[in-house]
Amino acid sequence: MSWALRTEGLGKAFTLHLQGGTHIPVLRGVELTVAPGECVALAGPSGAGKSTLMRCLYGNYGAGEGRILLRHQGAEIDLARADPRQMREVRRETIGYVSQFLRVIPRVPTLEIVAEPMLARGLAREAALARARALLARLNLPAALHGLPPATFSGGEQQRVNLARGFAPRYPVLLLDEPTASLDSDNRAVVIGLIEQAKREGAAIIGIFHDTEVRDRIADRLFAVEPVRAAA
Ligand SMILES: Nc1ncnc2c1ncn2[C@@H]1O[C@H](COP(=O)(O)OP(=O)(O)OP(=O)(O)O)[C@@H](O)[C@H]1O
Repeated sequence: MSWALRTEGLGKAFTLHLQGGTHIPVLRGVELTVAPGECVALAGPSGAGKSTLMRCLYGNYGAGEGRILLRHQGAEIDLARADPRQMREVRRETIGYVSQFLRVIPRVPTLEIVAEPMLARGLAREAALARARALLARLNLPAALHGLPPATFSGGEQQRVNLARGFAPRYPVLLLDEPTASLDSDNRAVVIGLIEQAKREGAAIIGIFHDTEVRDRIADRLFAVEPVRAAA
């Protein structure tokens, strides 16, 4: 099958230097393949390593062993060996990450926060602002809030800003960490629609969805993340 992202023998362990060098293996031999247009939900008990896997795929954590293969601008690259410059380029062009919480520079208005990744990819300013407005409106964020920084927004409002920012650039690969955790049912339905549309447009999506209703609607399959210690 054609793939957008593929891991081969991916492993990750943490060493706690302040705790006498305690070694905690979390991921071992992870073989995950995701095709364009497919949504894979990570499953497994709490503490199994789902978030750790997502962070390795986004380069927040270095992979301890194995390869993370990605189709990036027509070439195949190994993210496990990408340098910081290449990683920045991958984040600008190929992989988007919607985390549970909005982390942004203070005092920047919401509209700019959502438009910024599109501007970084070279989209014209008016087109980027128009798409940002449209996505925020689709996510039921009132126009009166678009010009304000989101620091004082509610948890659900901040999550919707985060979602608009993550979906706006149409990344080929999208990582979603609990994208509906703080949302009401109307907005959950909007997010399901956004994910379905991104899939139709060819995005490969990897997500953690504790909301089983959302997961059942949009995941094509589950990928089990096994706790390493139990499996050893
Ligand atoms: N930076 C870190 N340093 C040390 N240990 C870590 C670190 N990040 C994660 N871990 C450990 O890795 C294990 C897996 O954590 P992770 O958050 O990936 O699990 P999860 O499957 O996402 O769990 P949950 O469903 O509860 O969110 C846990 O035992 C956690 O303590």
